[in-house]
Amino acid sequence: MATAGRKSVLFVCLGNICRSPIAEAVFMKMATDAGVIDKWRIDSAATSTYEIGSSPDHRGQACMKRHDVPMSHVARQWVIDSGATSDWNIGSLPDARGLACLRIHGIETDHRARQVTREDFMNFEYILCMDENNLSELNRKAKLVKGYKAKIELLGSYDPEKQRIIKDPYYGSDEDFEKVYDQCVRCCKAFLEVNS
Ligand SMILES: N#Cc1ccccc1-c1cc(NCCCN2CCCCC2)c2ccccc2n1
Repeated sequence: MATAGRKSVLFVCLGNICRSPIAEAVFMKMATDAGVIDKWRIDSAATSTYEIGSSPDHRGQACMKRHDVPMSHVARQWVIDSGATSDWNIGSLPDARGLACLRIHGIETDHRARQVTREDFMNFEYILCMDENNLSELNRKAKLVKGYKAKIELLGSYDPEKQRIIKDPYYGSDEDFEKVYDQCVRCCKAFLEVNS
């Protein structure tokens, strides 16, 4: 659940391995650098089941490294695990505050692709997606959730350069990931400004 008083944003794309993890990482860095990270719950998800459990795409990770933006770590040599005594949060991601804290201290953490859930439509104030397919899929899913509160918008609607669509780079090149990154930087900056 989003803690009372905190703003919340869920970035969404088709597979949650290319565009939305980049947007999440860029926004998390901006909120951290602006000193407002504790005012935000930030996460990302997929409209599809294509890549559930996958780590972010390696081209996106390389792009983030080029721009010195902390992002989910991928492989690990040791199998280190953790567990819970209760079944309260089975399948949930680590709490966003923990992820933010780890990232601030340079501790890379795992993001695993997940699909958007009914709870997301109840818990997030903003659900920001990348293209018209994501938008129509999210609106279709939202209609099945009574009394949802999320504002479902294109992340690109915040772009000062008016590029509304952030294209899927899955079959693209490093250049296409750079374009996704540039668009996410412009849009996340504008989104943070209108919400500060
Ligand atoms: N679909 C499409 C599509 C159309 C145009 C441009 C990109 C994509 C595309 C394709 C992907 N995976 C390959 C197909 C997956 N299988 C499709 C049939 C069901 C079983 C799964 C992606 C995976 C992760 C993130 C983005 C992706 N985007």
